[in-house]
Amino acid sequence: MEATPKPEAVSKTVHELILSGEDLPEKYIYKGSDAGLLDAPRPYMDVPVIDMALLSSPSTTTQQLHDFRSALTHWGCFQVINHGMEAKFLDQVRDATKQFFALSPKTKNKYMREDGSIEGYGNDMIVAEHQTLDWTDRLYLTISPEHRRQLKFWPENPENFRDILHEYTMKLEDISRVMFKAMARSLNLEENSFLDMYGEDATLFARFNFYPPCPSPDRVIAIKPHADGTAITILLQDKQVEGLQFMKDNQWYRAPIIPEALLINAGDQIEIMSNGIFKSPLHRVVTNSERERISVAVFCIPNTKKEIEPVDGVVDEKRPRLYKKVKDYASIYFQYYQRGRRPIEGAII
Ligand SMILES: O=C(O)CCC(=O)C(=O)O
Ligand SMILES: [Fe+2]
Repeated sequence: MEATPKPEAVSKTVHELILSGEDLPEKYIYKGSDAGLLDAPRPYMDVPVIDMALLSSPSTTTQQLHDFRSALTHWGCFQVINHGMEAKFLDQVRDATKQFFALSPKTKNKYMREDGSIEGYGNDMIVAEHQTLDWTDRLYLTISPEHRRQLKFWPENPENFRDILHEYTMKLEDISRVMFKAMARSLNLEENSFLDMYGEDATLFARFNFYPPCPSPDRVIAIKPHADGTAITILLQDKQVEGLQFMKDNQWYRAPIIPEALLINAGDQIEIMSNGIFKSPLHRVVTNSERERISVAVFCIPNTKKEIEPVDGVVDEKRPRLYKKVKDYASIYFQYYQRGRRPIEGAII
């Protein structure tokens, strides 16, 4: 791959841009297909709802595993209920996120990311020339393992932000393990097949997304179409405001909101590990002119020292190996993404 310019912060976050009253800068005008039609009506997707209590029990039925597998092969995503967190707690995570983004730019800028790094607060990063910017401000934090947390980027306002995020992290670690085991069982594999490759020292990386109301929802996108470079992504959606869309058969579908559920999608690395049986779905976020939206995406990223490849048991004569070995996949991910290309192309044999 060609060398990439060093990531650079643009001068203003979207929040600052709005407060400045400036006209919409050209670099936010989306040029992809669908430009000018980004706010066209879309049908809902029939995203499967998975009951985690049933999935984690040793007596999971064949039907439940079949439904789970089918969710991952058709949509590449599902909503999870009974995940062990109360609806009230999920609201606390949402509220803490909203409160942080509602702070003044000056206060938030204390947590501003540093040049050349993505961790911290800021807007979409410029990594390629002529890049269209996403209409979003973000806070990126490594949340697990604990020894890699950079607390200087962890907000102290609202006061309970750090405690809530710590508790949320612990829960998501458990949930991710249950998911990897169930994914293996759903393919009749030994239950640790994916977990062993994912590794002990895997990273959970949280991206808090804030999407202010946008003056041109037909021409400005909140997050460009992409598939996640993770093994899996665990998403907490805004409780009231939609925006997330998934692509299937070349059509965009709206993801419905289930307030007490988490939305989990497959990422490129589980697509590779499953030899393409699980699909890492293309998705995007659109803006609207009336209401702000937040979301919290937690990226579950395999240990960067582990080689990722199709696991034993998913390659046979009928299903030849589709992907090469990859290592530290996340590191090349952003450059591909900003050029509008799918990083997984580089892993296909
Ligand atoms: O905001 C959302 O609903 C999705 C965000 C997303 O796709 C991401 O952060 O990768
Ligand atoms: Fe995503």
